[in-house]
Amino acid sequence: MNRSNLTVPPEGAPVPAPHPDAPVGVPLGPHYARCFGCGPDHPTGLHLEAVSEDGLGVSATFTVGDVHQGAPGLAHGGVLATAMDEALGMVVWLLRKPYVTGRLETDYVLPVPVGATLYIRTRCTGVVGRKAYLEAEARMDAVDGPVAVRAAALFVEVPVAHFERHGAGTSGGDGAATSGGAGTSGGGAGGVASAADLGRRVNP
Ligand SMILES: CCCCCCCCCCCCCCCC(=O)SCCNC(=O)CCNC(=O)[C@H](O)C(C)(C)COP(=O)(O)OP(=O)(O)OC[C@H]1O[C@@H](n2cnc3c(N)ncnc32)[C@H](O)[C@@H]1OP(=O)(O)O
Repeated sequence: MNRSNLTVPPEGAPVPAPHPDAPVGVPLGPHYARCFGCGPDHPTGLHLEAVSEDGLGVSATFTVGDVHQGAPGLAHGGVLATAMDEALGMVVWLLRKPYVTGRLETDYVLPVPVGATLYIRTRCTGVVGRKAYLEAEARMDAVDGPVAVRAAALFVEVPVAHFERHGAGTSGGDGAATSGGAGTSGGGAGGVASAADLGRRVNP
């Protein structure tokens, strides 16, 4: 894909070992019930479903709905980028450290119609200090279908305080904190409903 050197790990950058508690071969469940990418409580979200392949790579599916259109009948490019971002985020979620997307690069290879299912595979290609390098590929309608979207990203590790400081309404009982139980299905990585939950997940 066309990408900048900002999303390519420096030569020799180590690929991390999977976290000992990282699930393998099981659905991850949502990391947060109201997440636009994976949350079951989001009415028009992507409802992306992901499975940990080996603790460092993730397979995910996203079916384009009516609410995801840009041009008539076609997925909005920003929505597709979100699906890639979400699937990439599931990989760093497996590392059990808080990360945010710093940079996301996307190649749109094919138009993606409403009703199409994207089969997304993502992988961490290296970690240097707080920076995690990741890449993703989405194939249309089958795991071996044509490539529709490619993405590469740099995620940056942040302290839990990042979410406490910047996230409005995630710890004050406005419903987010009680929508609860996110990610507990499927034996996956476990979801959070607040920054405090996130802190417990990172430092159990
Ligand atoms: C309520 C609880 C909810 C819990 C939830 C848990 C989360 C579980 C996620 C699961 C899945 C979600 C999937 C979706 C993930 C999102 O969508 S995250 C939301 C979108 N992203 C954001 O909001 C991030 C906003 N940006 C920021 O907060 C800050 O700019 C950043 C990225 C933290 C960096 O700021 P900083 O901490 O001051 O770090 P800084 O020293 O500037 O940079 C550190 C290094 O990264 C590099 N860097 C930083 N930004 C960039 C960039 N854009 N390009 C290239 N390099 C960069 C720097 O050059 C530096 O490199 P070195 O000098 O170390 O070589």
